[in-house]
Amino acid sequence: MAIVERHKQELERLAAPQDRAPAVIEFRGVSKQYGPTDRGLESATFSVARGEFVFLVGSTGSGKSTLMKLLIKEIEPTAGTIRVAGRDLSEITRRKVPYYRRNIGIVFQDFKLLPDRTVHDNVAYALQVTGSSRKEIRAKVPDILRLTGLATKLHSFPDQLSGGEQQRVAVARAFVNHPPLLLADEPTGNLDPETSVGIMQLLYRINRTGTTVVVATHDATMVDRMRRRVLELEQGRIIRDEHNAGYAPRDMNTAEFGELLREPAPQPQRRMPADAFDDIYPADDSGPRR
Ligand SMILES: Nc1ncnc2c1ncn2[C@@H]1O[C@H](COP(=O)(O)OP(=O)(O)OP(=O)(O)O)[C@@H](O)[C@H]1O
Repeated sequence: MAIVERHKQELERLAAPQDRAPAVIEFRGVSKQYGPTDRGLESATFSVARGEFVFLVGSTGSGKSTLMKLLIKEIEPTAGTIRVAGRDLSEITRRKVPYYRRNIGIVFQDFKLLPDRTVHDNVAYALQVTGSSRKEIRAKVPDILRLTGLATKLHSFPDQLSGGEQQRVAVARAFVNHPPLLLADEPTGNLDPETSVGIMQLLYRINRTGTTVVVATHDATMVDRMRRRVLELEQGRIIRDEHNAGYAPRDMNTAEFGELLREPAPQPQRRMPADAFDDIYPADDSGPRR
């Protein structure tokens, strides 16, 4: 009986890793204290499965960028464990950080393009630094520029592009290596609403190829329209983790917000097309398709 039980346990142990959807991101009790009174993150525990699309929301100073910086190992936690694709980040030495980051596409609010290089060369650069051959670069760059709608801007320099086009280049550059994880910190922060929709569509399309996407944003309209998983931070703490969610909590008590609701709603500066997401984002779609 004891032998049978032991075999059973062993079989269960072997079967378990295949059964579970592997987490791409795992935070366990993660804190970041910048100084005695400067708290970036406090006891954050959550995980993100492969292929998820997650919005990080929260007011200024709530800890969104801190969380992103911890993920790319730009800063170290003062407590807790962070795993990415099963790997404990504390075990990655400084020297190995650039190799680790090759698995992560990063998009910033201010694009961070190389100003003296063309669109083509900005994207090609991401492949060069990861050791791609010229042949690979010739094959991959035109492909990604087509996907991001930049095929006609190949030879333009960043200062000859609109903000939305520059952000498309940044997304193309982040995705050209097909990283399993893509992080975007306020990717639409400098863009008008219509251009923002284009960028979000692009991120969503990327997510549908299987890439896990995490977007830190203040863009309530976008979060409300996409209805993905929302992690909300407040003073460094995760106060909400909700699927198919909007920018504000589902159970927001309208009585509490009575004062605010009596005021006329602010009018958007420019109208966003009502069907902006409809072609790629049907209402009944609940997750990435592969
Ligand atoms: N280098 C730093 N030194 C000290 N305190 C810091 C540092 N960076 C961030 N903080 C503090 O950590 C907290 C979280 O900041 P963080 O930048 O992560 O917020 P955020 O949610 O990204 O804000 P925003 O939406 O304005 O970008 C804030 O109180 C901030 O003042």
